[in-house]
Amino acid sequence: MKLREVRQLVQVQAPVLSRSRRVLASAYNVAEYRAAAQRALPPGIFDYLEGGSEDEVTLRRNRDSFDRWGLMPQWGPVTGPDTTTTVLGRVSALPLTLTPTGATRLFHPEGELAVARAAAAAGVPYGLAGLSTVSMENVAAQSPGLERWFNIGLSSDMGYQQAKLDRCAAAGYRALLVGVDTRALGSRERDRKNGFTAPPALTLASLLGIAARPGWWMNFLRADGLRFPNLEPAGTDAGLVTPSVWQQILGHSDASRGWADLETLRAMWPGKIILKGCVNPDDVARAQEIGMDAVQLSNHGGRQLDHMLSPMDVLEESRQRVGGGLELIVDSGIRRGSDIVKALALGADACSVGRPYLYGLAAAGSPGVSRVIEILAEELRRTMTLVGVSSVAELQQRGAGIVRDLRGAAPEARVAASEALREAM
Ligand SMILES: Cc1cc2nc3c(=O)[nH]c(=O)nc-3n(C[C@H](O)[C@H](O)[C@H](O)COP(=O)(O)O)c2cc1C
Repeated sequence: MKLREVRQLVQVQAPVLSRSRRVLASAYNVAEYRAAAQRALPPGIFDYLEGGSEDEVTLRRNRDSFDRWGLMPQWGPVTGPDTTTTVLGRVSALPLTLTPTGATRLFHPEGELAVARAAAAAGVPYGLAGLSTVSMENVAAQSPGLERWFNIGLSSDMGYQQAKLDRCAAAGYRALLVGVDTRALGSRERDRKNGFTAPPALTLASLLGIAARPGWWMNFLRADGLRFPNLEPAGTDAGLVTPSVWQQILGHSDASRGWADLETLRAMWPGKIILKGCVNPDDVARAQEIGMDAVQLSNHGGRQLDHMLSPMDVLEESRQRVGGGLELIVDSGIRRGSDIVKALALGADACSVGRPYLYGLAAAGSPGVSRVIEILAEELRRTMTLVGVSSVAELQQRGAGIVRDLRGAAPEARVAASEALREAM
């Protein structure tokens, strides 16, 4: 065969020299973006992104909790499929939100601004962390079309709380994500080992790890110093992280806060409120009783209480407890469009991702975040088509009929069933 004929049959791609463009051109799933993030970040920073608490049992369970469910397609015509839905009463292009992650500028100098741009372009909500490294006003100014949510803790200082709510309202944040899973900080032992504590006490190994990633540290040094401007009064973005800010970070959650404080917050905030970080159906039911608009079932991506249940373990029961009256969002472990299909079939209104968009950010900045959202959207559409549903509404209507709990049947029963099948064949 002549070279010309080979060329007609096989297209050879030109090599791409820029590392981020190479990733954008070649990475085709979230796992590949994870690998690219690992190559781009100093090991200690990657550990901060990736790690879970203590033995990381919950971190591993989060993936397992999706794999436990099998999909059961039904034959029939499919159109579209249409992934549009509503989340908290607003149209969203996908049943997907980007969940808050603190200190995002550690992963890329543009940090939360890059994430916000990608979320706005994709037409999905973004929850900004209270510990974000760009101010909530700056994010709002640079992403005017974004559906913006803000992550807060409950404070006993009503003046401080009211000032924070006023800032959120003035900057056009429509919903509050109230974290209830950080009564104490989870022990992330990778961070302790690396010296990624508050304030940081980097080990020699961490410093060498940073030195080995010149792309990362040159960007980091060129960018503005790392700050947590939402902890300070509005307009004081200029100060670096001071000892008092570290104190606030460490004292971020006040374990003495409870349901009465949530009721107070409900009375103070006219917008939407999402309770983030529970997996107990009793808590979900109580959230509904006191007028929360949604619950984000979450174990903080396995970063807080180790051995905590995964949202997928409690989703069906939670949905049964609240009927259709409360929106349920699921996070912790979502890495594929098929995960979203499973969660929606079991009663979720939407899913939320943390690490996946951070992988995209670390690997390729804002285009990387966009690409990760696109990958999840493509996988969602493909899975919906293969399963046999044309819209999110149809997927939710068909519900549990689409999924089977592979652990539901006793193993002996499954073995007997497959033996009977083999005999019949
Ligand atoms: C690096 C990092 C920082 C996070 N920071 C916050 C935070 O400030 N507030 C919060 O409520 N959750 C935080 N989370 C938890 C996420 O909001 C979310 O619950 C979790 O990442 C979902 O799991 P996933 O990463 O497997 O998608 C953080 C998660 C990561 C990975």
